[in-house]
Amino acid sequence: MILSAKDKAHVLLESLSYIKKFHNQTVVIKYGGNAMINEELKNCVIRDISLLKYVGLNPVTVHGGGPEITKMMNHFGKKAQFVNGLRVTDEETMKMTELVLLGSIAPQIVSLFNMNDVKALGLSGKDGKIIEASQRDKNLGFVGKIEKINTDLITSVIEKGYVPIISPIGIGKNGESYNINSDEVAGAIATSLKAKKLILITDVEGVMEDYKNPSTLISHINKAEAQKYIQNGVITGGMIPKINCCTSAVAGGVERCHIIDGREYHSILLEIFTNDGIGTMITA
Ligand SMILES: Nc1ncnc2c1ncn2[C@@H]1O[C@H](COP(=O)(O)OP(=O)(O)O)[C@@H](O)[C@H]1O
Ligand SMILES: CC(=O)N[C@@H](CCC(=O)OP(=O)(O)O)C(=O)O
Repeated sequence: MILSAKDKAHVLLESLSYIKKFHNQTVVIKYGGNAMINEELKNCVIRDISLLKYVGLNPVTVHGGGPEITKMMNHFGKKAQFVNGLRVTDEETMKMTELVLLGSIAPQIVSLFNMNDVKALGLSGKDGKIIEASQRDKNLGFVGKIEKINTDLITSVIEKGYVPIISPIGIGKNGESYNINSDEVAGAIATSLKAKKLILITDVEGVMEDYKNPSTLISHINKAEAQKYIQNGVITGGMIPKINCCTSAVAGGVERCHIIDGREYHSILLEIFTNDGIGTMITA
């Protein structure tokens, strides 16, 4: 579709009220591994976040990379095992997780921001003790439970004009590393930063009554409805931690949370700058 000059002006004007509303506000974006399916799409997501920065928002990115960690494990002959969506993490898997997230995915994201002339800084949750964690369950090994988020380093990085790119690794009392689900990290960071919005980018249209049928998309859901959908088995698997992290974030003061489709080009811009929004919005 080719827009006329008038249509283009209309689109810009529609976005103006949102640019004003979100000026200088923090928006936490969780970019999951399943939505990093190809280079073009990755570039597109980072360009959208770059635009947010240029129009005056403060985006904070928390990244995932589950499929890449699994690939690395398989490469070394290890089989990935998940319990309720969490990767069972022995010592060797923890090392691989850090290698993939801190050594490959975070620097790739930083490079993409650099290509858009946006200053970005990769931060492990261990840096400046951003994420203090403890063992969640001894059967899961080094899977972490978030104990405390320290926002000082994140806010100073934002004040210096950088986009923080946070990897979901926590630090324990004895300096040990913990592997934490990136949705949980994004929710906890959004709450601690008192973010205006939390956006989880995933590989489906949003929350659906039947997730194999996009026409059943639920565009707005509150905490009570979400719990009902979990109890009756409509929301399952990886969507459960997402919903739980959104409902705790809204209870903790984040105004709105959104689960949107990273496979759709410019889904972030459509969500933030248009009247209709996109995906599923979760409110208190
Ligand atoms: N009701 C539902 N609506 C949408 N997706 C659902 C639902 N229930 C379960 N899912 C599953 O949740 C998945 C998203 O979670 P996950 O794979 O952990 O995403 P990511 O890797 O992006 O964090 C979807 O691909 C889908 O298979
Ligand atoms: C404990 C746990 O499961 N941690 C995740 C961390 C990465 C992640 O969350 O990546 P996605 O967002 O791409 O799923 C993992 O090891 O896969």
